[in-house]
Amino acid sequence: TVFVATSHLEEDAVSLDFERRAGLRAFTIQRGLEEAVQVQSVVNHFYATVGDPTRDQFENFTRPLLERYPYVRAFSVQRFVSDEDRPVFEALRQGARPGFQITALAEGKVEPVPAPQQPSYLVVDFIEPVPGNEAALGLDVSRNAEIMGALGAALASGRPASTPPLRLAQFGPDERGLLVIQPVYRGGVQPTDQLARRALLVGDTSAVLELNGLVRKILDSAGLMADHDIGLRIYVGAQAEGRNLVYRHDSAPQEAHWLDHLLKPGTLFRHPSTTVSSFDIAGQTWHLEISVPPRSLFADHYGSLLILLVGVIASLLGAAYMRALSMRSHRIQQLVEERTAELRTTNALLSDDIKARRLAERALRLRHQAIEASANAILILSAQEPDYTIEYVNPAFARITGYSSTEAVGKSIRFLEGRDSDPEGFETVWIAMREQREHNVVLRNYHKDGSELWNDFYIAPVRDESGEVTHFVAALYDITSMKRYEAELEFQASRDTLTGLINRHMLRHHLEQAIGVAERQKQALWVVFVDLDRFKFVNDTLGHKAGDTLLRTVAGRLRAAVREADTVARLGGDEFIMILPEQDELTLDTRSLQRIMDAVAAPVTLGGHTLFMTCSVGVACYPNDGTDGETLIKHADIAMYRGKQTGRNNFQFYTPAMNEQALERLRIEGDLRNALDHGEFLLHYQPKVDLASGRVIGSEALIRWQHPQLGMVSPARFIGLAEETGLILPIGAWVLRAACTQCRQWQLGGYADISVSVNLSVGQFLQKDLVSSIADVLEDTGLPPESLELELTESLMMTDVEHAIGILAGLKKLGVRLSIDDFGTGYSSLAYLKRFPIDVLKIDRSFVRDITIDADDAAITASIISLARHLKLRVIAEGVETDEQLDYLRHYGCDEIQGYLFSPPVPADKFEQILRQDRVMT
Ligand SMILES: Nc1nc2c(ncn2[C@@H]2O[C@H](COP(=O)(O)O[C@H]3[C@@H](O)[C@H](n4cnc5c(=O)[nH]c(N)nc54)O[C@@H]3COP(=O)(O)O)[C@@H](O)[C@H]2O)c(=O)[nH]1
Repeated sequence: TVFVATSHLEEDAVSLDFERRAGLRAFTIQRGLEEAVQVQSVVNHFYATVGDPTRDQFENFTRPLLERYPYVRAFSVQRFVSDEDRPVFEALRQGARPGFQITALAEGKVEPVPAPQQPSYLVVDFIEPVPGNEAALGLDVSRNAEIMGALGAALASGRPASTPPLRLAQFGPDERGLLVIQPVYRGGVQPTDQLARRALLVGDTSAVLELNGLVRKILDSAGLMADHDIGLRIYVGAQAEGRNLVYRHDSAPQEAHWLDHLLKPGTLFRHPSTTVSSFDIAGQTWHLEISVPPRSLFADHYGSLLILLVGVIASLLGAAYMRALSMRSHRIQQLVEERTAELRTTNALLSDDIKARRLAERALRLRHQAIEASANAILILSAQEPDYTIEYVNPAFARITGYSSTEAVGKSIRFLEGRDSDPEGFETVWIAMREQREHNVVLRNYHKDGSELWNDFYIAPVRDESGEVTHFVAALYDITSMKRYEAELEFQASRDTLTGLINRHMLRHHLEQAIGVAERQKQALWVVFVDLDRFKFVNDTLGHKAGDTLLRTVAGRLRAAVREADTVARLGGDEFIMILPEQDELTLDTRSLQRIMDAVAAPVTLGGHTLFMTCSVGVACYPNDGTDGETLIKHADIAMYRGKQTGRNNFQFYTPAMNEQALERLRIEGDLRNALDHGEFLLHYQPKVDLASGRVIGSEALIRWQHPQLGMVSPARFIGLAEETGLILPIGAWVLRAACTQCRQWQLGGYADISVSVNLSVGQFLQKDLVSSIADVLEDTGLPPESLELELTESLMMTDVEHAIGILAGLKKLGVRLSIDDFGTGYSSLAYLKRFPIDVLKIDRSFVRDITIDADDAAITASIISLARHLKLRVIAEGVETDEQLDYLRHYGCDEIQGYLFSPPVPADKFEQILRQDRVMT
């Protein structure tokens, strides 16, 4: 019993030891192979991520991996090359490797030969390390069914696939190896469906494993090569059979025990122990057959036999021996467990290591991708003085600067400085680099095409593990469009968008500066306020577009009419301001003003209409009329307004009295709005006398304003204001109706031939329903149309002749008479005059006043009378105050007169009195 028990214990100990050793080998080899597959995947990820790495990049990446996993013989990259591209591909590769050719392994030959022509090749493009693997470089592996089979399997599964064992070009005649293959796709990302994977396949990466060396190195790295007692056979393939045998290590034969020699030798030898374990690596099945040779029974059952022999005598000793064996067995068991635990730890460490490496690679890849995809230019510079050579630029750099990576890399960043880039800005960059610190500056560089390149430039040092600055990283943010926008905003903020002249805001700035200079140099400075006459007319009749064109034209002309040093600004609307600095005299040469007015007065053709514009000009002088910009502009404005009041188309110098008038104007503006409702208006009538008969034949209706506080206010004081405020329309309508009513009364009262003239303002003239509203008044009052004369100013009609002719024709159709008022003061054109359907020319009283003392006025008056005759028009002279004037007019054949000589404008009852008296002018 003791013998049997002991014998079983001994059996258990032996088989436990064998299982431990076999299991350790199987585990170690499987783990090593799995690692090889994983490392291959790392290489594949690197290739896919970088896109198309250079040979150097590939070498740098794989070198540490080869050192760490010595059982990988090589890593390689295979690339599909079409036959069409073959010459170019070979030529390119010959640059780095003279004599490079795409090769193939010919039947029965060891050395590769030039690959015969075929539509495409799968060429070993890179292989690392090159020494020892030269024969594979350039090899077309597309002819190899096992390799293509593995590539197909990898494409189908989307996972790395292994070839079966095969003889590789770079291997010796007895060496066999296999390749673990993983495809590379265009774009670097593995498509999810198989069809897309095939379509985007550009090549593959592979780990080259030499099987014998692989197993040895795996076992060696685990310290398992020293155990010669154990035999190992490795088969790769479906079955563990001879043709699939890739590794064989037979155990050393066991020596016979001395007892075997005593007894019948060999009969007591035990059978050998063998175990087979199988596992799958990248689609290939690996079988590991581990065995120990037959051992002498005495070797393992020495104790039990002794016990058997010594018998009971030695039972005590035997029991002790058994106990020792049992303890040894436990110890062995313990050792196996410890070793297994150790292996597990090693395995976990390895797995962690790979995971950490993967994470690090993923992080690196992400950073690289982020830099490549960055919209801003990123540069990496060497920290080597003095050039700080560019080592890397991302694609955005080329987009932003126009310089390709090839043009930039290897150069000093000084090449970005360009011809007149911002030298001070660059200097701060150099200083920061010398001092190895971060810096941010806005620089002006130039794009390769010569255009300006504004950029926000950041630079920061990059330190290695020891803290030494090895590189600088720079980021260049293109802010050119922002700068342009800023400049545009600045321009827009200072310019009037319509005319391009400086605007109101900038005008104040210029004016303050000019005043400062004038003050220092003790010089005068003139502020000229220019306002177009009847601009509203153009705007209302021809439209805003035409108005804008007119303003642009005038702006250009004003700019051209003054010196370079003078300022021309647009205040808004039709108002312009000019600053004429550096004037030596306190009196401005009026020729300068005349030049400005002439510039405006030249005809302007707009959409088939010829316009004759005039302007009113007001002038204020520094320091007499004000010492600050605001006052000077205000006073120039007041002077200009005075110009408007005095018939427009003239210039006025500011006087303090004007200020009073301006104030008054402000005061009456409010009251004017209510005057009509309060019935404060009335009409006076001035007789018109026919010089042939000397009798009153008509009247001119002139408005008066009976102001509750100011008394009788002259229309000269409020008509302009009424025009500006639009009040002229209701006021004008009231005048027309009141005048027609009055005239009709006189006619019905016995003065049937009496007529009435009414002044028509610009606003009324532009009224769309002018003709119909006059027709209504005539109909309502019963006044015959020929008894109504409408007086229109010359300048009103000449502003847009075509338009005026249209309106006049409409009025003429009604049967009313038309008269040109203030004739001679506007920009007359005889050619147009002929086309106006008018009846009367009224000579302005400014000519009449001086006909007896001013030869020019006398000549003008005589010419107007002659012109009227020629055009078959009646002619009337206004403002006749003296007999001399009357004589002159009569002498030259004037038809009618109007003036204080005969009668001033009088209220209706007084006028009727004159009619009743039947006063005759002699
Ligand atoms: N749109 C309208 N305009 C009107 C109306 N009523 C008048 N006006 C215009 O106002 C301006 C000033 O008019 P007023 O103060 O009435 O002056 C007129 C006469 O009083 C003045 N006059 C007449 N004779 C003489 C004279 O011998 N000497 C002299 N110094 N002044 C004289 O002339 C003015 C008439 O001018 P005109 O119209 O050009 O015939 C004036 O421009 C009026 O037109 C109105 O209802 N609507």
